[in-house]
Amino acid sequence: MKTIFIVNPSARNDHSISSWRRFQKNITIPHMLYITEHPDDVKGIVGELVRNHPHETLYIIGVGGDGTMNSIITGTAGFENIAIGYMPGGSGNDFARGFHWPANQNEAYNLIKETASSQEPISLDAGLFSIGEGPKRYFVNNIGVGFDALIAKKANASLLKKKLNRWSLGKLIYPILLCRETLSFTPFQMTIEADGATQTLDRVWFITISNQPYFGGGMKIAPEACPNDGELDLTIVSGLSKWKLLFLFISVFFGKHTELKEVHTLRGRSITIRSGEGVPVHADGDFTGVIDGDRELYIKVLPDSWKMLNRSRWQKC
Ligand SMILES: Nc1ncnc2c1ncn2[C@@H]1O[C@H](COP(=O)(O)OP(=O)(O)OP(=O)(O)O)[C@@H](O)[C@H]1O
Repeated sequence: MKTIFIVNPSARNDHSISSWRRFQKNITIPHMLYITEHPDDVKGIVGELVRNHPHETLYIIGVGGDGTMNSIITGTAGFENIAIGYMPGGSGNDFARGFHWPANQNEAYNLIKETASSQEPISLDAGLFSIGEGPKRYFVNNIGVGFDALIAKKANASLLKKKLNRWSLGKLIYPILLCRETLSFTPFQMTIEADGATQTLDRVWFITISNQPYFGGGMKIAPEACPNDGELDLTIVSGLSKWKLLFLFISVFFGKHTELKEVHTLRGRSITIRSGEGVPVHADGDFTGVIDGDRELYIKVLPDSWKMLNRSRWQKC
């Protein structure tokens, strides 16, 4: 068994690396360390590790936020004998909430030490998606089309997020942008096909397809989503006023928005979303492209496709 930390230095607007440097002194287990410059670096690192240690289990610990964990799931896909762990170092850290990891690095490290030596990892689902003829890519938390993708895009480019992250308050950017962008956003018409059943909806604010319940720094957008049920949970928000949307985003912190008549939920294993209007898409909080008349979004669940340390904290859903 080998423990490998992969640190994304640019998480939390470049503050992740300084908190990691402070924390690193506490690590007593034998380990290897990689600091990556780009999400695609992970695949090369993992490929080389697997070649050099073909008969050992690799515990790959991602240090960063949700984008970092997307790079870890993507970079380890297709390799055997890998179990994944997490040390929070991003702004929103919804991976920690959804996959039951502590919100602080000390506790996460203790959990890694404890579970790595004593427990079998647990198998979990991920999602695969493509836009039009584009490449197939992975997500682990959720993927979204419409208003949530616009917020993700603006948040990642925001100077205010950068400032807030100096005081570890980066996740406040989401409610701030939400209030601002609600005023100018125009909802879209979208067609959703889930496991063969098709519906077209007008005035759609957003559709989120979730593997686990949380997005946007703690909003419980898909309260029933469970990353080991072999399905994805769709949350469709359409036909409501701007004011009601703001109310929805308050209730979503408590997972109560699904009681509103403008919120529809569905489950599916294979989903296609179409729109003629140039709608943005995010995967795990990073803007990934646009769907329009020529390009549809295709998504499918990959059941039991990766393994995670920390079985003991897993709550069956
Ligand atoms: N392994 C990696 N190495 C370098 N850069 C990465 C890696 N993984 C992702 N990135 C890039 O770094 C950016 C920030 O990473 P990440 O999303 O983890 O942090 P964050 O935005 O602060 O946190 P959160 O997504 O939890 O709000 C991502 O948007 C992505 O472009």
